[in-house]
Amino acid sequence: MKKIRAAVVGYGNIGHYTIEALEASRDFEIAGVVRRQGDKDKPAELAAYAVVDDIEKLKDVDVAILATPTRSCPEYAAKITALGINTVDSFDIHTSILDYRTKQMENNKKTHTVSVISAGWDPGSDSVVRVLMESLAPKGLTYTNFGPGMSMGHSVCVRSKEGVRNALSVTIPLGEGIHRRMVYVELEDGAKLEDVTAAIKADPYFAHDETHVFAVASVDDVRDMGHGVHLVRKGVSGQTQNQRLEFNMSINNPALTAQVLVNVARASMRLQPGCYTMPEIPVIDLLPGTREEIVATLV
Ligand SMILES: NC(=O)C1=CN([C@@H]2O[C@H](COP(=O)(O)OP(=O)(O)OC[C@H]3O[C@@H](n4cnc5c(N)ncnc54)[C@H](OP(=O)(O)O)[C@@H]3O)[C@@H](O)[C@H]2O)C=CC1
Ligand SMILES: N[C@@H](CCCC(=O)C(=O)O)C(=O)O
Repeated sequence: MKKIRAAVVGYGNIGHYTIEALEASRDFEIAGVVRRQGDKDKPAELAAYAVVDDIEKLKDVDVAILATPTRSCPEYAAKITALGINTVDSFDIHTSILDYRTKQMENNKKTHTVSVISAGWDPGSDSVVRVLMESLAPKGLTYTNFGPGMSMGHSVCVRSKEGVRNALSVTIPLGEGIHRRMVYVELEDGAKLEDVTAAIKADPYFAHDETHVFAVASVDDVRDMGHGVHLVRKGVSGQTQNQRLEFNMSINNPALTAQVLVNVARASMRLQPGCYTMPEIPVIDLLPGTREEIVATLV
């Protein structure tokens, strides 16, 4: 069976765990890694792979897994699909997903490619669970309670602020889908905590939640990449009240996100040209193997 050739774009947390997930997947081979610095200071664990500064330098890439900051995903997706390569990403600004999907859909239709966007765990696998829960109890309320744990999207956002050398944003669940943000920043020399705090609180990632910002000497000393979610729905099936549904997971955030990205990269090879979010993809296509094998064992 021909293996799917995947490139990983960006080698931060998600990029690192994506390489591990690809190595563990029997139907993939790694076409290479795309980094802004090319192969300068190539990490030892990438010795067997091409590391380049431009995806066009890699051979026969079927799908590019974007492991770059969320805000850069739409630009990477547009450029890479223009080369006829599928893309997948974990874009996590919920209020902008529909707009991104609409714009990227046009690019995909023009280039006969597939993009799967917003495909980590939230948005991503949680989105599938929310849709499933709503179908099981169409009337009612769903609450998504995160953590406590490290939000990578919020941490990346804080790291992009002027004066911040490194950052960790921890999500604290307050109940009924409300969260507090505890942000730990390592400041650049001369940077002022109050300026950094103001920039963080003004960002749409934080603007709607209670947020506290603290300066620490070393983010590495306080970081733990564990996270999780407790999704709850209470509602009505047909005309019957009080149906209670729950989904729980406690995870290493980048490892889970990377696994989902590899799964949707696989699914992208089976979809018609277009831009998709996870609830729009047949779940069976997330797994390797034939539909018959899966129907026989998992249905
Ligand atoms: N949907 C979901 O459930 C989840 C989504 N995410 C998303 O994943 C994204 C990536 O997270 P994470 O891996 O922790 O981020 P990192 O900062 O660790 O890695 C991002 C990498 O992207 C590359 N890059 C390209 N352009 C830029 C730029 N302008 N600034 C900085 N880096 C750049 C860099 O790699 P190089 O130097 O090699 O070029 C960098 O290391 C987050 O923004 C988050 O939103 C994360 C977890 C869950
Ligand atoms: N997109 C998240 C994953 C979901 C958790 C979350 O949104 C949060 O902690 O606020 C992340 O970047 O880690």
